[in-house]
Amino acid sequence: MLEFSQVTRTFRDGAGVSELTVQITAGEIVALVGLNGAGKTTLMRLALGMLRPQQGTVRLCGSPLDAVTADGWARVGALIEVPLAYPELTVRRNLHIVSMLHGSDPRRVEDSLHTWKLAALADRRFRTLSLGNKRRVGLAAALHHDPRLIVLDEPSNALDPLSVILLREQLTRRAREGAAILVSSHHLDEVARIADRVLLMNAGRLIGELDTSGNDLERAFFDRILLDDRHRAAEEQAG
Ligand SMILES: Nc1ncnc2c1ncn2[C@@H]1O[C@H](COP(=O)(O)OP(=O)(O)OP(=O)(O)O)[C@@H](O)[C@H]1O
Repeated sequence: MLEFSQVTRTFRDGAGVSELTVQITAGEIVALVGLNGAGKTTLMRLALGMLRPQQGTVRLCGSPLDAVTADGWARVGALIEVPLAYPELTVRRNLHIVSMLHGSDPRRVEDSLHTWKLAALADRRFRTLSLGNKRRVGLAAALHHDPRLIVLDEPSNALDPLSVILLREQLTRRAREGAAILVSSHHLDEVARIADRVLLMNAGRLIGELDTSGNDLERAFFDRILLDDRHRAAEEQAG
């Protein structure tokens, strides 16, 4: 569904991501974990065509992103950083607009409001919502049209425990129904619970998978990061 081949995108100060190679297939949940600044959001922005690679190729359903049609993009649902919404419009109106943009049935807006427990907030202006509720609207908007590829950057941020459970149920159900899902997170326990694979990012590179079968996930996480830091330092010294 989504494929990165040797993708590099660096910024002026040298930060960014390098030589990313990864595939996310239909029906699986892949989580990205890493320290702040590791490159998780950059990878996701590349996946959505919000950034262009300087080297390498990103493919969606086999097509390079430049060749993906509007119909192809309509099958993608994403939430990166803050939800894109009109602050002065109501929650319901915002979801209607998203529905029209994706060409999905506007009658399903009421289902989304119900699913995400937003019915009581449906007539409130978006700007007046709490941060967690804004994020719930963003998730409802990202998933409203039953996307085949779902890309969510730190989706559980600011959510209350009930919404975290709701999100977990939504993602596992959609993966069972064949969606490919990429999520980033700092909550190791949560990703261990839902993800089929947990990819570790460090200093702009994918450095392997985190083994989530052990008791001490934090320890496993920091051990891998530390080892990678040591390797890189040794390589830099050597050459
Ligand atoms: N537009 C930009 N211009 C310059 N540098 C950028 C830009 N976007 C990201 N970076 C840099 O690229 C690196 C990776 O950032 P990114 O936001 O992808 O990290 P992250 O893993 O998502 O971090 P966090 O966990 O804090 O969200 C950081 O050093 C960041 O400062």
